[in-house]
Amino acid sequence: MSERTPTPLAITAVDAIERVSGTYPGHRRVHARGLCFDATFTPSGEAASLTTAAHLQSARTPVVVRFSNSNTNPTVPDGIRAGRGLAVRFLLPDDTSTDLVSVNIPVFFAATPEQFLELLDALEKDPGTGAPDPKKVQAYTAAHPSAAAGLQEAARMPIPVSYGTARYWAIHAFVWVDPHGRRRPVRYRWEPDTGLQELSEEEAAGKNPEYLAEELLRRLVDGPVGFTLRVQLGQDGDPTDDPTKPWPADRPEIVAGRLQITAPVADQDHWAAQVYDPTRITPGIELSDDPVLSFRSHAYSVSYERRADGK
Ligand code: HEM
Repeated sequence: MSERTPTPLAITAVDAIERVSGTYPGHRRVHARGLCFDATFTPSGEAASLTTAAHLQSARTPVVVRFSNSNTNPTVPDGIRAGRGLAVRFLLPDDTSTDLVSVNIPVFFAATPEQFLELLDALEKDPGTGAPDPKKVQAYTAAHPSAAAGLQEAARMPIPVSYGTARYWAIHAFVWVDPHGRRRPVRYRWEPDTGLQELSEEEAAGKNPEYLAEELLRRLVDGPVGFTLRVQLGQDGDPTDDPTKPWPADRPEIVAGRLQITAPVADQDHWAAQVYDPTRITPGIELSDDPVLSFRSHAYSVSYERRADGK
């Protein structure tokens, strides 16, 4: 379920996604194909002095994760350069939950929801060629130079050996609140235990269309698949309102804990129906002033309402 109301801008954005990428009834408007797994999160204790969030103290937390492909079309084969998502829902002791939603690029390609709409306009297919007009995308990056890095990252996304061998970033800044009420901006990243492992385009061409889910199910027979949650600690002046801008690489990082994915969830339908919403936070964590972060929740509600209605 999603808690936000669909705003006019969110409806416009989801309409534009459908115009550019098509509509697949009953599916998420992006990240359509995915699979959910049971997991646990074990905090390291390093975050406990920096945030009061329950899952970042000392107790192990049950978790559900959803791995996904970013395409709107749920039947697009896995073996291409494309976005992969890792959505994590922490099931907290007080029966609430908090989500952490991440993808395989470190920065986004739009600083605001309005820019995202401009980008979608630029990506609309030219009726003459059946493809987007490269000049329109160039005009977009000329108007918004900080968006270029995210577009470059998106163009060279690796084709992973496994959902478990990719790196995932939550992109936006969040704010941690410590036991004394002090606030500090942070950014999250999941590092796979295996290190990054990717396929060449030739290797990927020989794979089954849904090899990523099949591979992960096979891999889990031999034991859990692990990730480390690394958290970059921001300093005064680091941008918190712009998901196109990374922080300096020398900012300190801590290990907040470890994710261990164990098995597919028994009730796929229930967990697939959920909205994994980056604004579903918990005491000890606040949203930053990033306008894309708060906007996502409204857009996800629009997508949820449509897919829940079988549209
Ligand atoms: C203007 C910005 C964005 C828009 C309009 C947008 C739109 C959407 C929509 C409509 C969905 C489907 C929601 C549902 O039906 O449950 C979705 C899912 C998703 N988005 Fe975004 N998104 C945006 C930015 C981002 C960013 C910055 C990230 C990076 C962390 C991201 C990662 C994901 C992931 C991983 C999913 C799948 C979550 C799941 O497994 O349920 N999105 N997005």
